[in-house]
Amino acid sequence: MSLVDAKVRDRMIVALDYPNVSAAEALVWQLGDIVTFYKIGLELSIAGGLDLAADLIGAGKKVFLDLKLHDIGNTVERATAAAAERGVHILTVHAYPQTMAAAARGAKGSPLEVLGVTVLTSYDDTDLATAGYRMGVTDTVRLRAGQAREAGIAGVICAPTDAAMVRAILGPDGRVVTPGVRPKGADVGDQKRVATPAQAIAAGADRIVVGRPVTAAADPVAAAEAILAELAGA
Ligand SMILES: O=C(O)c1cc(=O)[nH]c(=O)n1[C@@H]1O[C@H](COP(=O)(O)O)[C@@H](O)[C@H]1O
Repeated sequence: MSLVDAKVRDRMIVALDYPNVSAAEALVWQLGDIVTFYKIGLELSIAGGLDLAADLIGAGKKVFLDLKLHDIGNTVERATAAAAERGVHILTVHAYPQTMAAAARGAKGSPLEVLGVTVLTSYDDTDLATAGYRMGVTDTVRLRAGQAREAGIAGVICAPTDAAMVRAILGPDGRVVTPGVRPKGADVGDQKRVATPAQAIAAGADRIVVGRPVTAAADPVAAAEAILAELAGA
């Protein structure tokens, strides 16, 4: 294990985007002490990921449960309270005012950090227009970051390219977490608003989310170490 300190390790969240628990466990085993924070998203949650979340927490890892909740207030409040009871560290909801306010109520009194997903990193202005939105990405992210602050949730998920603007809105205590992160030269895939790990942190992100740059790497350990080294120097 390299000499990257624990604070830097906690800045990198590895997305366990796998179809089953055994594949996810194999990566966790391989990465060992290098990675302290894992994200369990939609695919793995459907395939037994909630039990894996409990195991990871029991093993001393932090867990980001990425369910991107969006439903009526009562449902979101209760689902958020259930996530808080499981001891997960982060839960996502879509950044709609009703939804964020309900999640804030559900998380009240617990250490769970609720983050509002502003505009997905796979969307650009054209995608928003096609979906019927009047505003482009920047204005929508600005509006939603302000609404997240008003709702009283911990912070937001945004693209690294939005992080500086969002940091200015949320202030130093708000949480800014950025997926859409690609080391220099890495395949962008379906992401449209991307930056490097160092650029994300320099723009004001607290943490970055990385999936395929680690999970699809020929050597995931080397890939994770390289990202951590970049973060340590950022
Ligand atoms: O909420 C998220 O984590 C998320 C929000 C967003 O706007 N974009 C985004 O890519 N994500 C997640 O971040 C991860 C990115 O994965 P890679 O593109 O493989 O690095 C995936 O698990 C996505 O579900």
